[in-house]
Amino acid sequence: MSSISLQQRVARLEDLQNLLSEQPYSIVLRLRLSLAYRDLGYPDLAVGDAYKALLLTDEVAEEGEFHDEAMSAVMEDFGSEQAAQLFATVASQLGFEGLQGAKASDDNDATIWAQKYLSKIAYAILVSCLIDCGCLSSAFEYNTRAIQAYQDTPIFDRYRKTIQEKLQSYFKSRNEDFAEADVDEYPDRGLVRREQYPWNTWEPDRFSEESLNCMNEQMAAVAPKLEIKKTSLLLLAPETPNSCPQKDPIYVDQLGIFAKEDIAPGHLILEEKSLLTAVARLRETRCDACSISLTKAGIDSDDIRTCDECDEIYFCSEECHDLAQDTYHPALCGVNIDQTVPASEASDYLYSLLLTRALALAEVQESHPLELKEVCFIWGDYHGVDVNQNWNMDSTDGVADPFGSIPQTLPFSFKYNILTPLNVLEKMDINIFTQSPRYDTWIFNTLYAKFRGTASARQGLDGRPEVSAVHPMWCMGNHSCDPNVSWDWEGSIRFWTREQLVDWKGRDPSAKPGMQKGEELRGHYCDVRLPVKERREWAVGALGGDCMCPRCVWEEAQERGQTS
Ligand SMILES: C[S@@+](CC[C@H](N)C(=O)[O-])C[C@H]1O[C@@H](n2cnc3c(N)ncnc32)[C@H](O)[C@@H]1O
Repeated sequence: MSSISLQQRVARLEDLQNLLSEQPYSIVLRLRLSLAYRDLGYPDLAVGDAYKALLLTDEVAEEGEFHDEAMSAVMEDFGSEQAAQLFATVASQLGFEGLQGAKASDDNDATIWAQKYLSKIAYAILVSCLIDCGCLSSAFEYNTRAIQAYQDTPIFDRYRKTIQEKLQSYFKSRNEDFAEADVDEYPDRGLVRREQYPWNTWEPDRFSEESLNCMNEQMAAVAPKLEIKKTSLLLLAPETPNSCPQKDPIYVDQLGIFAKEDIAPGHLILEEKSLLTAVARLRETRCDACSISLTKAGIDSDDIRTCDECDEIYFCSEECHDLAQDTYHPALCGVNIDQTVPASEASDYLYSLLLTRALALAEVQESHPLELKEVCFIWGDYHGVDVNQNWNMDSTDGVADPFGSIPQTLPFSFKYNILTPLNVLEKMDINIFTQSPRYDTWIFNTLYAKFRGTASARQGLDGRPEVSAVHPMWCMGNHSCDPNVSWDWEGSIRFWTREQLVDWKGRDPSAKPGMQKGEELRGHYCDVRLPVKERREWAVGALGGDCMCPRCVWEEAQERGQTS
């Protein structure tokens, strides 16, 4: 029986988050925050603050950029009620005893206290939460460092054994030998809760009149004949296969795009340019702002511009150059972004570039990243589970499993969810400690959730994703394998009504191309020329489950009829 309710835990967490603006350099506060996230089933968010705590202990030990700030925060925390609370929580949550420290009287003693106790706690939380998140390679690396630094600490031996067991079963499940594996072959990526966090006050009510008016103002600028409206869609989730006839279908409220008037076939109905773009490789071949290929017919080489300051990126036109300078580029001017990425990480890397662009847009426009017009209304595909109902505690008042039994569908890695964004922020000269409220792990996760549900990507010749973009209006369009529009994307994204509908035999023969007033736009997330099985495989990631459009249902039934 839980003695502290979920609401109380969230309230406690929010109190700690609010303290950050007063004590941004407090290692003790970061660690308490980290434990509060862990206690709520967010080990991924705990990793973020445990890592920042570890960075601050380094600042205390070495004369780093924030040495003085970190040092005075340690002096303030030493012997404080806050430190006593931290030690008590660590002892009960992690089973980590023997943390009482002596009182410091000068810098040197405080340094010892921070190194001896706070750094050890930071390692312990970091490693335990990395294990929970499936980041075994990073957990192994930090645990090895902890064992070297604190040889007498049994908790790190326990973690070593846990990591080893998990690795053994991982390699066994792949019929591979763990003993033969290199550290860089250890898995370092897992799934975490994809959620509208209870403290996220930035997420608008997408169905309110105010939000719809705001979205439709944006829509009118790029598609005067279209509007966004609320619609009801079949829930397509892997765990509730709607193709299973025994189950009742579940419908969910979502948004879609509708015709405001009758529209003839072959009519261009939407043309949208976005600055939320990412080019992974060969950056000199694409416009940094809109991502159009610079070798595309119609681009005059005399129009191509570079940035006067950094000279490293190219724009297709004066317009893109000016837009970039006004909205994001000054934050990234001269910032060197690593472009050497293993093929297995190509897609995560591309999403991380979108994140970088969103951070730069926010920084230059002095807005919160979740407030940007490119992201604020877009679909985050958050789990629809009622956390209050499903939240699960164990007999010791801790979370029953690391995620509190809430579904996990958001990819998470230490590299792309923590290290890369913090590293980019530092290169952008943003103080990652004082600016936490704007650039925190939960904000990165929320942005990733939105991008993963809506970004378009294009592959290079070798099949690796090369360019990606989020177009906030275009991505309100829902999918059908019997679309009434076609689209293409080169710089801008464009929708036009199809001249001819897809030819499939089960459709109402009276259906005609074009759109009637009030009709929903049906885009397509896969190649509609493929057979049903392949179409579904292609679109499953974007839809969350098997496509159940009338064409898929009909063609699947036909195939079943033929094979049975
Ligand atoms: C890019 S968003 C489309 C806009 C979204 N409906 C919204 O409210 O913002 C993609 C999501 O829309 C939903 N969706 C799109 N087409 C669908 C369809 N044919 N059936 C059910 N859900 C669909 C899925 O949940 C998918 O993850």
